[in-house]
This record gives sequence, C-alpha cells and structure tokens, in this order.
Amino acid sequence: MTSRRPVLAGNWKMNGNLQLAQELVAKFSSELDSDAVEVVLCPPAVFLANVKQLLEQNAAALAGTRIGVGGQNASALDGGAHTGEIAASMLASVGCDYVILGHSERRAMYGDTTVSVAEKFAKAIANGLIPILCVGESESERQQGNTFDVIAADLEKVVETNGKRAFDNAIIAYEPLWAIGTGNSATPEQAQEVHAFIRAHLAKISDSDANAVRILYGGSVTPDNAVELFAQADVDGGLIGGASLDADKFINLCQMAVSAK
Ligand SMILES: O=C(CO)COP(=O)(O)O
Repeated sequence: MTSRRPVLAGNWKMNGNLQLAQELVAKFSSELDSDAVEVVLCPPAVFLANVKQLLEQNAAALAGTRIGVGGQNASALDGGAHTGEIAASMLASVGCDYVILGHSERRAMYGDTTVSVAEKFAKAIANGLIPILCVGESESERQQGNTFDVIAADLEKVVETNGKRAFDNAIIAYEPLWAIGTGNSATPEQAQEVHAFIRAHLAKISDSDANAVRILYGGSVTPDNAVELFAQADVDGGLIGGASLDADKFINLCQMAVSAK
C-alpha cells in the first residue's frame, strides 16, 4: 500500500486579505509542528507574492512544516493580449508550487470546460506547478446516475491532452457541486465511493501510479465532519473553501488530516 501524505488546501476564492495570511502564518508557526500534512494556501492572485514572502520571512518558525502557495486558476495560454488573465509561468515566478484548475465556479461562471481545463493542466505542468484538478458532479447529474461518467470525462481528457503520465505529479479534488458552500457535505461513504472510482479509473487510463495520487475531498468540510471524511481509505485530505478563511478552523483541519491516517 503506497503511503500518501495528506494535503490540506485552502481555496480562499475571492475573499481574504493579508491580515488573514498573517493570522494563518502565526498559527502555523505556533501550533503546527508536523510535516505529515502538505498545506497549500490559495489566496486571490494579488496576494500570492505577499503570502509567499510571509512564509519565507517566517521560515525558521515554520521549520518542520510543509506549507506552499497556489493559484486559483491559470490561463491555457503562455501570455499576450489577454487582459486579466494570468499565465502559469507568472504563478511560478512568484513562488507558487500549485494551481487549482477547473473549479466548478470557474466552469459555471467563467467558461472553463473539460477541454480548456486539460489545456490549462498542460501549462501548469510545463511550468513546474502541481495541478489540483477539480472534478465533480451536479445534483442532477448525481440523480441521473452520471457521477462517474462526468468525472471520467475530465480525467480522460487530461490524459488525452497531457499523456499517460499526466498524473505523476498532480492532485485531484473531488468537489460535488451540490456540496460546495451549502453546508451539505457528501457523506464519508459517498466521498469514499467516488474517490475509489477516481483511483481505479486513473489506474485504467493512465500509467501514473494511481495509488500515489492524492485525491482530496471538497464541499462544506468543517471540523465537525472532517474526521470521518479524512479517515476514508481513498480520501487524502481536503480542498477547503469557507473554513480556510478561519485560522482556527483551518489549522484544526490540518491537524485532523494528520491524525486521520
Ligand atoms: O469550493 C470549495 C473549495 O474549492 C469548497 O468550498 P466550501 O468548503 O466553502 O464548501
């Protein structure tokens, strides 16, 4: 059985400020003394360089932890006349190690598609970033029994576009759309069923070590439900929205991710 280091990624979405970053770094410095969890802070792009600098300024106090920064999106293009867009190379240049791709909010409101997300994935890995690929079904897709098909299509397009080793250094986040921001998390059993499918499907369609790929759960994760979710065999941590904006809750979730395994 491959051991997988859990990941706790905080997706601030269009929220937060530098004060939150300072609060998080102070908490991690004093309360997280383990490198058994990989922590990823994903603030709005305007704060990325500042958050990275804050982590570097507190490197001594953060020694023995694993904390990086990630973007919330990246362009499928390298640069040029694309107002408002941010290239993967730019994220890497300010010290990002990760980038969230294909979040359902970007698919719903900003035109991300299965094809464009696979192309963004290519730019991310070409620039040395670890993609956090978001997949998940809507309530109607689940009710119609299409959950696995919807997720399989995204995984297959990434492999078709990026090759059979695409997931060698990537993270997947299962985020059922009906659980995001609703307070209605998937049950541990629902999460485990889909995570196990993702892992099995990766083994079928790619040459990456499916047992080594971290698969995070996201969608209304809080300290009240995290222990059971993180204890699931194929749940390797979480992609956290609302709770990542509260330093106490977020560090609590990091500690739960460590103790769950
Ligand atoms: O979208 C999410 C993380 O990317 C989940 O958001 P919530 O944790 O607020 O449900």
